[in-house]
Parts: sequence; structure tokens; C-alpha cells
Amino acid sequence: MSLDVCAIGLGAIGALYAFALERSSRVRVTAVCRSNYDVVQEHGIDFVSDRLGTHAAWKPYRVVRTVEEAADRDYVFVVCAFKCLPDVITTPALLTPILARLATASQPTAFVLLQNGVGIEDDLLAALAETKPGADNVVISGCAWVDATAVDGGRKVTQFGNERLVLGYHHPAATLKTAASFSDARAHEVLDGFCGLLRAGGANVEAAEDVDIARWRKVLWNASFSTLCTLARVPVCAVLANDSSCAAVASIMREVLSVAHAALPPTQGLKEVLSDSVVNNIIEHENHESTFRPSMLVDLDAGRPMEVEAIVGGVLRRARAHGVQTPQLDLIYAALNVMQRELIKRRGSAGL
Ligand SMILES: CC(C)(CO)C(=O)C(=O)O
Repeated sequence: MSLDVCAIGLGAIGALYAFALERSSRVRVTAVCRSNYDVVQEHGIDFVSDRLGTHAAWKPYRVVRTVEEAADRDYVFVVCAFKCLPDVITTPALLTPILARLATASQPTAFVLLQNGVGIEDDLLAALAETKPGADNVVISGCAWVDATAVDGGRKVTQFGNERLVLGYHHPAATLKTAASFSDARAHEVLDGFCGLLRAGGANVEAAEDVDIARWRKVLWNASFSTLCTLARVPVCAVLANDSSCAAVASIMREVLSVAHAALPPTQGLKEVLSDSVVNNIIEHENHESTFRPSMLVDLDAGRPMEVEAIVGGVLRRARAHGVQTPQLDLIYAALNVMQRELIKRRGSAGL
């Protein structure tokens, strides 16, 4: 029997991994397509992917417009591939109809957050603790290292070069009602199950021992490259082509590193993954010819709200909590926030 998986958000990342899940032949995907329902329902999605190959007009098992419509059944996994925009709608608010089912569900549901930023799991873990304390509803999150873009009005997803998805599970904070009954063994099992499905579908998946370290490693990139590319409205190669912007990227990354070291437990993993040399390594290994436009810039170009809160706001909240000064990130946040307010205002009732 096929496992029911709900994928919310069929942009480039959501489509790529929902497609991989169905290719495992063990899953049927209900896709919630809030802004691209017509395209997906009528045409399907074409893929031109270095990892998953070329495929025409893929349609998931079921396409719906809203989370309400999707919430007519229980799911083993709910993949949240929508943008993390707590300044527009929080994840628990968006998931309300699905969360409402959990109290009476016959099996636990695992939530998989495929989104940028740090601390994006906090509000969902808190909501789950109130929804059904003691239940095994695991929260997994993933860092997608993949140059994937939706083009032709969402009809086609292109993915070039490497594709790597680092996944791990989150512990509920000690103050939450779910903390006492949390089982690492069960969370591991759920994580392995999800990784296995994606691998069977051809994706390149890695299970992280400590997903928080993986998330901070990724936010180093997003808080520096994504933000500067967005503010300057240029692709990655343009930021790397200029000494002053290269120096700014490095200096912003160092600021993020100082927050990470204040916020995370001082484990060996932290010292290795987020060492002093990571900044130079990232800049040296970046493709200096890359015409890639980070998703934050793609959102700005399309007039959509950006993941400013998840990426920069997430780092700043941890910085404030641990008394770390972040003058560069404060400035970046202020500038992006002005743009974000305009985007949200203009978007208005046009829907997100
Ligand atoms: C790292 C990257 C570029 C995609 O892998 C990204 O996170 C983004 O564009 O937002």
C-alpha cells in the first residue's frame, strides 16, 4: 500500500523532492499548490535535472488548492516546502487543518521542513506540544544544497550541478510538554524512513547527526551571499567578482559564526563544521562563474515576500538571546525589511 504524503508548496524545491518521493513507488503525494494550482493540474511539471533526469508533465497523485482540502486524510509525512514567512503567516497557522486532525489520527505524522533559516522549527514544535502532548509527531528539517529554479511560470523545474539534501530531526525544547516522552530512537527511525524514500526516488540525501549545526552551516551562505545578491540584485558571480563585496561576504559570515558558537552547545561537531577556516573554504570553493540567483533574489524579482525573517531574523533572535553584537546583520536586516514591507503591501490580497 502507498504511503500518503502531503507536499505543501510545489516551487522548485518542493516539486523536485515530491517527484523523487513518488518515484520511490512507495508514496502517493497530495500536493497543495496555492499559487500554481492551474499550471500543475492542467500541464504538470517538466523536469530538466542533472540529478533526476529529464521528464515531461509530471503530475502528483492529487493536486489541491488549499491545506483545508488536503486535510481529508492522515499523512505519514507532511513536507513543508512553502517559504518560511512568519511575518506573513506562521507555519502552525498555515498547517491548522492538518494539525487539527492529529488529536484523533490513527498514526503519527512527521513534519519535514524544507526551508531556509534557523529556528524555523520552534513554533511548530510548540504547536505540536499543545496539539497532542506525548504523541510521536516528529519534526524533521532539511537543508537543500541545490541550484534549482522554477521557470516558464512554474511549468518547468531546472536543476543544475550537484544536489544534496541534509536532513535531521529536532528535539522539543525542555520546556515543552512533549520533551519528556521524546524518543531519539523513534525519531531516528522516522528520519531513516524518509531518507530511504527519497534515496529510492534518486535524490542525494544525507542524515545529519546534528541538524542544528547543518542549519547554521547553511545559514552562513544564505545570510551572506543570498542577502548581498538580493540587495545588489545580482547573481553570485557578480558578488564574487568584486573585492569589496567578497570581503563583505566573509565578514558577514564571521558575524554569523560568532552567533552560532554562542547559541549552540560546544560539541566536536560544531568545532569541525563551523571552524574559523569555513569562511575561506566556502569562498574558495564557490563557483566564481556562477550565474545562479539565490531564491531570495528570485522571490524579489517575482514580487514575492522573501525569507528575511527565517534567514536574518532567525540569526538575530539567537544573537540577542546570547548577547552577541551583529552590526552588519542589523543593517542588512533593516534594509531587507524595508523591501519586505513593500513586497507584502503590494502583494496584499493577491495571495501568497
Ligand atoms: C543554497 C541555495 C542557493 C540553494 O541551494 C539556497 O539556499 C537558496 O537559493 O536559497
